[in-house]
Amino acid sequence: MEKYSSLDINHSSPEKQTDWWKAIVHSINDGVLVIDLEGIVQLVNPEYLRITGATPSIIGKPLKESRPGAQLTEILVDRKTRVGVYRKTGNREYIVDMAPIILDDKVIGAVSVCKSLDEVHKLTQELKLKGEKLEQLQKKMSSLYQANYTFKQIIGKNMGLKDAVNVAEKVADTDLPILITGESGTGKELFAQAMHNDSKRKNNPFVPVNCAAIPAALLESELFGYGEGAFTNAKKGGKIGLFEIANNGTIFLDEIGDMSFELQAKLLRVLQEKKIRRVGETRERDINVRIIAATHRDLQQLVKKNHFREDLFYRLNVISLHIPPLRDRKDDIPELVDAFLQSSIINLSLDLESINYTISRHTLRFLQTYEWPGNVRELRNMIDYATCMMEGTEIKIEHLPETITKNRIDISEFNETTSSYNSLQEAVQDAEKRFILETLKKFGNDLEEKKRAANALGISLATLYNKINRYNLDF
Ligand SMILES: Nc1ncnc2c1ncn2[C@@H]1O[C@H](COP(=O)(O)OP(=O)(O)OP(=O)(O)O)[C@@H](O)[C@H]1O
Repeated sequence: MEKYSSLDINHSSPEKQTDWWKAIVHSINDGVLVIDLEGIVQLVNPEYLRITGATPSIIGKPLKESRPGAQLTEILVDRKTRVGVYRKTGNREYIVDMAPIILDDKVIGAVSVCKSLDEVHKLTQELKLKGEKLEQLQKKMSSLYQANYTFKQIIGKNMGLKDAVNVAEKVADTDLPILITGESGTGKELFAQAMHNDSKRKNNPFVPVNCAAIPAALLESELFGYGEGAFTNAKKGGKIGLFEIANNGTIFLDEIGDMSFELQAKLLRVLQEKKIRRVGETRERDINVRIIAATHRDLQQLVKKNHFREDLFYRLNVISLHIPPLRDRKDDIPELVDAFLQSSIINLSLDLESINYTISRHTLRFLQTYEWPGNVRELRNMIDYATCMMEGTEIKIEHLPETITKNRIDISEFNETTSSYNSLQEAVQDAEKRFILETLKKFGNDLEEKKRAANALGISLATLYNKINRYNLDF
């Protein structure tokens, strides 16, 4: 080995130098054949002999003699490189690249480099398998990060909800950042999914992230990923972050108000630059992700208290949607109950075709007087529970969870046999009147107390006064 060190070779004899270059050609993994200006074969490597089936005896003979179909000699004349020429000798198939050898602007020979088609097939096969695997992984990822809801599935005709739907439909197919506010369970993610599905991004991932559910220390690497060796226990090769997974799609950042101040600054940068940087890496990666954020908290209050960055707030709040709590849109309860009852029955595989499942008038009236702190999610869960509990085909009050019915002092008034209402509206108004009366009695009569009562009822003071007038209440 030592006698062929690079220093030696430059100063060694022409024979040694030839040996050196031959050794290089012999160690190449593709077949190589070299002819001189006369078309005489000067060099072949073992791989060439293996691929083409030629024997070493071709060395020193005119190429045209031993391989009549060879095009290499033509290159000596036209000096044109040929790439990917298909050749077949007996049952051997191979692909050849050919080029002139030029020294001082003169052609001094030509070289042919070939690869067996077996290998090309093998590589193509490998590539195909890898491609299929990639496709499977992509499908798996798409099914993991898929938005299921569309605008059609948002139930409700309440004005407040309809206003939100109208705005959402208008901005769905833009890239504007959106901030959705509303209490837990009001349907914020439902809106985000519907917007994604109504946009040109619909065939790409919809990635929901609950910022409150991921420990603050981990959230950055979950969102942006990390590079190899970013920290102890970091995975080999690093890890892709949720922003990269959401590329060309939508990321839904739920509970954004719980994100740390420091991370908020990084998110702002992503919004401005459309680039992310994995934790522990210096290189930036381009991303194309639509951001929809949501919170049940009052972000403006958080900004005032310096818990939320003002610049990020304004950046996210380009379009804001507020989803009213269910207690402010009780008019939607019958339709929601009906839809949830149908889907619950399908999920329980009950015989939907032949039987008409319903909810009793009195139970519905009761549901419309309940305050729904868990909003639509609570209603949906309650219907699932009641569907399991009902014995016949009708949901009655006794089928509702105890947590909902046990603290209601007026439950007897919803008894199935004591109703004297002529319409649902009459029943709802009566329940509303009694509930307002009950609350006013609890809080008192002066202005501050009324403000607190209005707050507890989830309505404005002006609405409370309107209702006091409408129901002629002595307050
Ligand atoms: N208007 C609606 N029509 C049909 N289903 C609804 C509606 N609003 C909410 N839901 C249902 O209520 C449940 C809760 O909705 P969602 O998860 O979107 O609420 P959220 O506001 O994002 O809650 P959280 O803040 O706790 O994450 C879901 O099952 C959703 O399908």
